[in-house]
Amino acid sequence: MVISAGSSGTASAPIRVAIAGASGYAGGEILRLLLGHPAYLDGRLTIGALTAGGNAGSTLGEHHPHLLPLADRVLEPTDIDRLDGHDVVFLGLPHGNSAAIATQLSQDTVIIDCGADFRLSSAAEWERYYNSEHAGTWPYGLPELPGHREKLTGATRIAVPGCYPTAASLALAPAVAAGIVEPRVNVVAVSGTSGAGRAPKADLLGSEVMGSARAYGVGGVHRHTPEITQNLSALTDATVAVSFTPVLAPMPRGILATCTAATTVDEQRAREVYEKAYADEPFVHVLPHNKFPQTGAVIGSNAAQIGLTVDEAAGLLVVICAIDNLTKGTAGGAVQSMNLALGLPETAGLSTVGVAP
Ligand SMILES: NC(=O)C1=CN([C@@H]2O[C@H](COP(=O)(O)OP(=O)(O)OC[C@H]3O[C@@H](n4cnc5c(N)ncnc54)[C@H](OP(=O)(O)O)[C@@H]3O)[C@@H](O)[C@H]2O)C=CC1
Ligand SMILES: CC(=O)N[C@@H](CCC(=O)OP(=O)(O)O)C(=O)O
Repeated sequence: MVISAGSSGTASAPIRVAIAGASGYAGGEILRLLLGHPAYLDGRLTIGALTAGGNAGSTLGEHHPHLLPLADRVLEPTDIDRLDGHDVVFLGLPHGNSAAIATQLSQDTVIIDCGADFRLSSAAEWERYYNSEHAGTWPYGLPELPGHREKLTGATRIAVPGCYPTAASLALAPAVAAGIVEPRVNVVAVSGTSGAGRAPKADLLGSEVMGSARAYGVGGVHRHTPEITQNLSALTDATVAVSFTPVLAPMPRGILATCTAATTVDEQRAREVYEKAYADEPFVHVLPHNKFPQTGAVIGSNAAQIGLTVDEAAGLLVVICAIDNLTKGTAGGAVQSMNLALGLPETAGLSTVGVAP
């Protein structure tokens, strides 16, 4: 289903927003979306503190030349004094930085964490994959998963999902919830390089990435494996076994997740399950028979496009999901969650129309 962006909010109170990590990719994309949000355009939502790490003191325009209206804003250090006094604080920081900030901000402040710190409910899984102490669990910012929208409405603490788990969970949740697949799934997902953030890394140099695709985190070791497992296992009595293989591709944005699981149903039955599950979801589009998504169709939008079929010879349901990792996979999910938290229309400021080519 498609709902046009630009619907006006019902909440009339002023909304002052801060962004920690504004020089980063997630912070920049949140700002891009907020600058087109109806609450910003009508003056209710204002952009307060913009903070960074080592780049504090520089201007936003040095990092995000596309955010022209805010280009002259000077980035401040990331500390409580700067972040305090806002209605909404987005955290676009590396993992491990969120808890110290969250505990010092008022319980009334809506904190939306793009990092992983509060996504997992199992402390043991957190410690296994992140090698640090578990900070806790917050409502999970993927309202399309059964039971989550209710928890996000009016929430003051929200954990934005990882980009791969967003694509994989949207692709597989209906089939797992309806019991039309075995509880053992395989996810191979291609990501653009912005998924790795913009901090310099030798293996992300253009000369290393261009013209080559490579798998990494193979064999159940990627930290998104327990997140996908958690999302899918919550939908069924069984623990869903997840094999997840991420692949880095030479493109700046986008995720294409190809997900398979053993099934005995035919495509028509599978299609009924998916069309019913997503009939009222504004951002999830189930494509018709024999149509499969591509990242190029969702770039810059908050849409998730899903194509599916049954490979009858192999006995496999094949579901392919395309998202923009920075939009639906991070910043779009964060703004969608903010809208729910504040009682604004869920789609406000979020487009389903991608940029192509
Ligand atoms: N990129 C993506 O597709 C996705 C990212 N996320 C998550 O969002 C968060 C941000 O990711 P992303 O924007 O890609 O990362 P970037 O590396 O692009 O940006 C990180 C930001 O955090 C700041 N920062 C780094 N270290 C510190 C510190 N010690 N104290 C204060 N600020 C610091 C950086 O400031 P400075 O410029 O000064 O170094 C920068 O503003 C991460 O937790 C990531 O896992 C989640 C889903 C998808
Ligand atoms: C291409 C790439 O490197 N992607 C990142 C995941 C990005 C994401 O969603 O990350 P968080 O869980 O860190 O928020 C990775 O594999 O580590």
